[in-house]
Amino acid sequence: MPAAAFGTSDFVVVANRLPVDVEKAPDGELIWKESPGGLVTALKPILSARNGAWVGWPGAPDIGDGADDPIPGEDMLLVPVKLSAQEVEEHYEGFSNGSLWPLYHDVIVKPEYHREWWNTYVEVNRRFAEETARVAAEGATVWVQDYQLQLVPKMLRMLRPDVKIGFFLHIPFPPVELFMQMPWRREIIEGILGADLVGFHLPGGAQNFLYLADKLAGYATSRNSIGVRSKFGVVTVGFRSVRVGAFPISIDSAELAATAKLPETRKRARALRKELGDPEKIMLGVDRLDYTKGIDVRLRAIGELYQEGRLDPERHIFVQLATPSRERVESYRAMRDDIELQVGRINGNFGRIGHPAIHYIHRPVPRRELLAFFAASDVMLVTPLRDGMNLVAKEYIACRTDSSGALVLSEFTGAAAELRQAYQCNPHDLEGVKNAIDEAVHQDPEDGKRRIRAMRRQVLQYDVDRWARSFLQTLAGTVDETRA
Ligand SMILES: Nc1ncnc2c1ncn2[C@@H]1O[C@H](COP(=O)(O)OP(=O)(O)O)[C@@H](O)[C@H]1O
Ligand SMILES: O=P(O)(O)OC[C@H]1O[C@H](O[C@H]2O[C@H](CO)[C@@H](O)[C@H](O)[C@H]2O)[C@H](O)[C@@H](O)[C@@H]1O
Repeated sequence: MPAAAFGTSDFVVVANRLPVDVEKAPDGELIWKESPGGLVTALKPILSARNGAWVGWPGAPDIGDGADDPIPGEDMLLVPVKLSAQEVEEHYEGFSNGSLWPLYHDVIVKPEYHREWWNTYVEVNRRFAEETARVAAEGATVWVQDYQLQLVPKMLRMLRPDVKIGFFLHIPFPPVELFMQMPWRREIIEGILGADLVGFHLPGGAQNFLYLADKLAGYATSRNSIGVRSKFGVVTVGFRSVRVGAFPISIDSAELAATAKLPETRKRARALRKELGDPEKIMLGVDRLDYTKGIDVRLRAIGELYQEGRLDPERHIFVQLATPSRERVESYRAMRDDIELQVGRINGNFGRIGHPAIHYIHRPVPRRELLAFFAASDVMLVTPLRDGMNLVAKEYIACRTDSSGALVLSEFTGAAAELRQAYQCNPHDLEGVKNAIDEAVHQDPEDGKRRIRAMRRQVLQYDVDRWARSFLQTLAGTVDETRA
C-alpha cells in the first residue's frame, strides 16, 4: 500500500469514480468493492503499470472520516474526493446522469436542466480540481476523464499552469443541434478547452466538438483533416493550441484471452452450459442496467423470434447479466421495471418448470465467472441505442480463443467502427435486430470462424495499452500527428 504523499505524483488520473467503491456495513465497517463500468476496466491496468495516483469519488455519500484511511489499491495511490448526499444527488445523479448522460446519448430520455444541479456540478468540479492540484508533482501529466468532470481542465489550469492536461470523453459527444439545448453550453466547451489534448472515441465526436468550439466560443479551429491526412484538429485558445482527436478505447486483450484459455475457466464454462440445461445455443447479454444499452430491444426481438418459431425456447436460451446502475435516477427505475416485466412475460409464454427461456441476473458477476460466461456463449447480443464504445463486445471477442461464436452488434456503438465482421444491426429497426440474431444463431460455422478471427486480430492488435500510449504520447508531444 503506497503512503499518501501529496504533490509527488508525476501521473494522475482524475475520474468521477475511484476503481473501488466503498459501502458502509451496519456495524460502521467500510467494505471496498470493484466499481462498475468500462472506464474503470480500461484505466486500472494503465495506472497499475505506471504507478500513478487516481483522484476520484469513493462511490457512497457521507462516508465520514473512514475513507481518509489508506484505501486498498493495487500499485497506485487512491485519493478520495468525498461527496455529501446532496452533492451526489445534484452532481452525479442530477447534472451528470439526468442532464448530460441523456443529452449526449441522443436524448433517448428527456434531459432535465436545473440551476441547482449545475451549481453543484461546478462546485464538485472545483473540489476535484483542487484535490488534483494538491496531488500532482511539478510538471506532472494529469489525465481528466469523462462527462462528470468537464470543467476540471480549465479550473486545474488556473491552479496549476505547470501541469500537462489531457481530457478524454468516454461517451458520445453530440452534434450541434442537440448540444445547443444545454443552458451552460459555452461554460462546458471552455472548461474542456483548458486541456492540452482532448480525446474522443470516434472522429465524429471530435468533429462535433471542433465545430462547437468555433460556433459557440469563437475560437479559430482547423478541423478539415481529421480522419484523412491527420487524426487531429486544433483549437487556438489565446496563445495555446489545444489538439482534438479520436482515440478508440480498448481492453487488456491478451490478459483476457489468457484467462479465458485457462483450464479452470474452460471447466467453469462447461459447467455453466450444463447448469443451463445443455441447450444447443446460448445467447448472452452483459450490461450495466442502463436505458442506452438496448436490453429492452433484444428482449423484444427474442420474444418475437420465439413467437414466430424462428428460435426455439427449448434449444435457444438467453442469459442476461445486468449490473445495477444509478438506481436512484427515475428513468433507470422505470427501465428496470420494464425489463423485468418483459423477462417475466417471455418466460411465462415460452418457459416451462425448470427450464426458463430467459435467465436474468441482476447483480455484478465476478470477473472470472464473467469470462466463463463469454467462453460458454454462442451468440453475444450487444444492442445499445447509443454507446460511446462498449467494451463488452471487445471482451467477448477476446475470449473466443477457438474462434467460435458470433457477435450481434448495434451500429450505434463506438465498437461498430472496428468490429466490422459482427452481425451489425440498427437497434431502432426491430426486424433488422431479429434478422441479425437469427443469422448469428444459424450461422455457417466456417463463416463464423472467419468473422471472429478477423475481429480477434483487430482487438488483440489495438488493446488498451495502445490506446493509452497513443493518447499520452500525443499529449507529451512525442508522436508524429499524421501517423498516430
Ligand atoms: N453483470 C456484470 N457483471 C460483471 N461485470 C460487468 C457486468 N456488466 C458489465 N460488466 C463489465 O463492465 C464493463 C462495461 O463496460 P462498457 O461495455 O464499456 O459499458 P459501460 O462502461 O457503459 O458500463 C465491462 O468491463 C464489463 O465486463
Ligand atoms: O460510474 P457509473 O455511473 O456507475 O457508470 C459506469 C461508467 O459508465 C460509462 O462508461 C463509458 O465508458 C466506457 C469506456 O470508455 C465505454 O466503453 C462506454 O461506452 C461508456 O458508456 C461512463 O462513461 C463512465 O464514466 C462510468 O464510470
